[in-house]
Amino acid sequence: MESQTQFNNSHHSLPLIDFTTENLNPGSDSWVSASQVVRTALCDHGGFLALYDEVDSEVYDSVYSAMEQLFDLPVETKRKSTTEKPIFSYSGQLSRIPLYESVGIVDPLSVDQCQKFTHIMWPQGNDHFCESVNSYAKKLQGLDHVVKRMLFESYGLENKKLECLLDSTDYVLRGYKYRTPKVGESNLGVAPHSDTAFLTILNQKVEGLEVKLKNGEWFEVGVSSSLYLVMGGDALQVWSNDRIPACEHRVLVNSKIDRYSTGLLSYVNNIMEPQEELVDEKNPLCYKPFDHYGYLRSFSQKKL
Ligand SMILES: O=C(O)CCC(=O)C(=O)O
Ligand SMILES: [Fe+2]
Repeated sequence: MESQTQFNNSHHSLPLIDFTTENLNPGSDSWVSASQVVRTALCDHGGFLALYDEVDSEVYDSVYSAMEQLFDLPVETKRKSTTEKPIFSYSGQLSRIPLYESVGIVDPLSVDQCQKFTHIMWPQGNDHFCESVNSYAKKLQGLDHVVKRMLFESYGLENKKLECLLDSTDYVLRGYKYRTPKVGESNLGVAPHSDTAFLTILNQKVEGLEVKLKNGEWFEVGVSSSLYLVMGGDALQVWSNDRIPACEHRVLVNSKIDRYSTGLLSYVNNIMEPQEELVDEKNPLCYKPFDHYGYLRSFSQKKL
């Protein structure tokens, strides 16, 4: 362990970074210093907590009530496939993690795609669902863009590179539901894993989410409408040439009520390879170029 760690308690908790309005001004001093904290947190733990107050309580409550309605639908309905992309729509009824269920809405920034998904789930229509999901996804995309912009800037990468990445990004908004364990059943919601995504932004309505810190301890994420866990996934690890480890996390269901959480995940619809600027003598090239979707196809659901 490095000698300075005893003076630096960031190894014992996940850094909390303020993304409320003041810091969201590109180029300002607070933006520049927040960018450095973003990069250090990602390199240390693969993630950090974001204080982000752009999601007002109306949108927040409506997205969670929309998710409750969605999970109340029959499993056959939730399983109806809505995408050709290997970003799975429904996942659940898995014997290893019986408490877990998740549904993904692909391209939730597009009203048309939200309507398409809503129509498959509710042929009679459900405007509340469609509007809530679309507004929530737009707010989370705001945070996603800020984090990526800060990261690129902190490495001194050209804006063109960021635009190129954002242009080839596909988003999925995921809702998660965990029922409470029955007597004698394990409380494991999801076993420790990293996401296959580039970046994941998660919020939880009920506690249970934990992140593995650099020192190996599990850190419990708090519950608030303005608290988001930002995590680098496998694709960011490759992009960063192993400077940013994919964030390991798990869910334990300790509550007496069903647990709901939501997240915006981004994937790269392109060939991924380490940024050449991040390859040097100290950090020799770790990966060959890879196709993010090819990688996801090879995974199927076995990662969960
Ligand atoms: O429910 C959560 O908070 C996280 C779920 C998760 O990590 C996953 O499904 O990949
Ligand atoms: Fe995950």
